[in-house]
Amino acid sequence: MTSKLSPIYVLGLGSIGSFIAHSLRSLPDPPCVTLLVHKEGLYQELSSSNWTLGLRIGEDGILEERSGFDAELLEKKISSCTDPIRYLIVAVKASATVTALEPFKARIGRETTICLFQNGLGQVEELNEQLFIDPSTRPTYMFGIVRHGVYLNSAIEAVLSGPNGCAAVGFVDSGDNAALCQHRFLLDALLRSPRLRCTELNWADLLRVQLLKLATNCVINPLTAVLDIRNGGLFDNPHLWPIQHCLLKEISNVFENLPEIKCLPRDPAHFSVASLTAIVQDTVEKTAHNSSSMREDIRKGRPTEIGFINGWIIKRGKELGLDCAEERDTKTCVALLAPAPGVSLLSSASLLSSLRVPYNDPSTLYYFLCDPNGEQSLEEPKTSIASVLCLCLMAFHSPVRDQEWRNTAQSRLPLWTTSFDHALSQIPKEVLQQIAPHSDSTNSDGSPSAHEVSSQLCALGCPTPDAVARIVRLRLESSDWTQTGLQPGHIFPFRPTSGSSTRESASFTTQRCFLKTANVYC
Ligand SMILES: CC(C)(CO)[C@@H](O)C(=O)[O-]
Repeated sequence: MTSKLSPIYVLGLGSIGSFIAHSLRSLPDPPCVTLLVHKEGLYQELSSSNWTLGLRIGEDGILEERSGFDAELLEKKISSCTDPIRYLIVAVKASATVTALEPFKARIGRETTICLFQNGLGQVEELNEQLFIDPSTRPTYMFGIVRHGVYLNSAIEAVLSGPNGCAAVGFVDSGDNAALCQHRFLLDALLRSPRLRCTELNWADLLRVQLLKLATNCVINPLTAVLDIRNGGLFDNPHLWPIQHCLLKEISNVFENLPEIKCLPRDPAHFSVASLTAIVQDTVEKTAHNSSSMREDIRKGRPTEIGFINGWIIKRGKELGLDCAEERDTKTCVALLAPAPGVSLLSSASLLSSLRVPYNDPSTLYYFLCDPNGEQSLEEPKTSIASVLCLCLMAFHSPVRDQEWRNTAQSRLPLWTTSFDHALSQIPKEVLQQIAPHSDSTNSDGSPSAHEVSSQLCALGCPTPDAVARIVRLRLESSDWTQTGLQPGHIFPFRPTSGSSTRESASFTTQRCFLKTANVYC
């Protein structure tokens, strides 16, 4: 391990943190880089790899390995080291920023430069309110914006999916530009990296780019998370365009009225609904195969960044006296789904299934099959909308499942060790071909294709934001899982009796049900 003075510390070793750490150690005359690690397992893995991180250039490209990292393990959230931290890159989730920085509070002061590479806005305000209360001893903040496609292959290997990404960095406005010169070391190191392709932005441009990124996250992240689709699914489905439009109208209104924007030089068209829409569409197109970070958070039962994305718009809108009902409803939708451990929704061309695996009985699957097209009125006692939204609400009562639960449950389920090849081979080839053009063919977890889910949920009118808000009010008092219509059953419970297309969809739904339910365990 190297030991030079003033290392650059990296907190958060997800794809972005690993990519940046790797890029810094790839520089000629590289700076010392110290990885701040919370998990003992990761620390051991780094140690066994001789403190090496890998970056694969392209999905099947060469693996570039960089060594010489230092690492500090936080035991029981306590840092045993007391060295001051001069340069810090924060790449944890926005929602974890304060908790992740707390153990290092005493090592951070006026001399420290912190660069936040995160989605969302509002983290600086939260850090100042909760950790660095005294303005005279506060660190200097920078924002970093990454536009590279990066994901993790393993804890110590990231993949850079394309060569054309770029990044932007700059100082957050502190009103004291002269003082910023002494904080340039970290910024200059980032700018030197040919892999990061980083440009420096002044505060006006940095804020503009941050806001534009926030607008895209406000649309793409919650919609892909709620509908459980890849980013490209937003483009395919015209039913979603009115929701996107309403969200962007509110966002544009808030941006246009922000006092910090009003005093900056800018083109008046920057935050118009038309230009925000163009940016969202461009991002959807460029990241069509991505599974958004919020969708991944929900699938893995992790807290989402919704409070720093749509939540920031709501907060700033409130300060400005602007109502952001669409943002609020969207936030509610995500909040309803976020704590949904052990519940799942899936749809085929015409049917929708709610699924639940109870916490204390992981070998039983509860299911409820809805046929929204067969429902005549919203007054029916268990309409698809009511059942789905009850499922989301009831999920609040469900204990969170951690990895330990999954491991134990999985070890008790010999069923899940078998292959699905036989089940899949039962689906007629014509049916598979018929579905293929719309499917996420790379979606190996078997979850429904973007087209199927989004068109089905939109046809259902749920869970669109206003539908959720309505049902939340209607059903808030319910405290009984039977409200969801779920019944215990076996793995092939669905056998509708009439209509060949329904029957075909149902059998396909059954296969998907099989595969999707497996997600609860892995
Ligand atoms: C741009 C983006 C939406 C792509 O998936 C990304 O910021 C994300 O997933 O949060």
